[in-house]
Amino acid sequence: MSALVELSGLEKTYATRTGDVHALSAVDLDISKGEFVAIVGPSGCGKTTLLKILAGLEDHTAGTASIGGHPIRTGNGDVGMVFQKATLLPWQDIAANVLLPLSLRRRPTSQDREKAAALLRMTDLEGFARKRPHELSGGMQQRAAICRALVHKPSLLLMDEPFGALDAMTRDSLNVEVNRIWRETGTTAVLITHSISEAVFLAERIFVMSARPGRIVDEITVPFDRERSLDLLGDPEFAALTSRIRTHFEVTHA
Ligand SMILES: Nc1ncnc2c1ncn2[C@@H]1O[C@H](COP(=O)(O)OP(=O)(O)OP(=O)(O)O)[C@@H](O)[C@H]1O
Repeated sequence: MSALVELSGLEKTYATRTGDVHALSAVDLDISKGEFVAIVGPSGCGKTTLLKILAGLEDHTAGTASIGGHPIRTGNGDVGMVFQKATLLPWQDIAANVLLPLSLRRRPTSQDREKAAALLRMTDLEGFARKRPHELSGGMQQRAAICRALVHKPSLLLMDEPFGALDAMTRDSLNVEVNRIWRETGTTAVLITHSISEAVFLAERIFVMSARPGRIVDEITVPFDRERSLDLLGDPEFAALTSRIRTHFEVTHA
């Protein structure tokens, strides 16, 4: 099967007032349609930069980047994004927030409204469509942000530390939910996370990046079924995978 996302020899250097910052170096990476991929790496290694390039929010300096065979250009990203903060519009209700990617382009149709309602049903937020964001918990707001990212049926769902600000229990249950949403929608997902166990729980493939300039230093295929439950966290194979990834981040003192 041909890849949906193809990055080849990707480089990114930011020109700053105090000199160049080499953020990404020779990144080669393919993602198949429908796949769930996670990217882990030390702080500042260029993970968000990579996601911004995929989203068409940032240009790359060299190499090639394409989605569906089309070169990614800034401003044309066919993606949905979820950030650490839900960034919902406080004066709009949840239904209007979910419809935002569509209503920015055109007047939402009844089909669009039905799509938003279906996503809210899928994430157990059906009864909250008329509520304002502040009336929802942090976890519920992130679920609404995921609905908003999916409403325009993007080719790619990009998540940048989506649950980093939430408590551990909420985070676990949202991970189960993200696994279900991914299976039910068939979307292709890219997750950036600082949590190695979150990456192993959700992804089918994990790319480990080096310290800046970020390169891919390991690629791990996660052998579990597509459907994941929290029981997996106690599986010895789960522990073996997380410790293999952790070895990349161990500080060695010569
Ligand atoms: N707009 C920018 N202008 C200049 N330098 C930038 C810009 N954005 C990021 N950088 C630099 O590029 C490097 C990679 O940043 P990036 O945010 O992609 O890393 P990250 O891996 O996502 O970090 P973290 O895990 O801490 O969020 C850092 O050194 C950062 O300072």
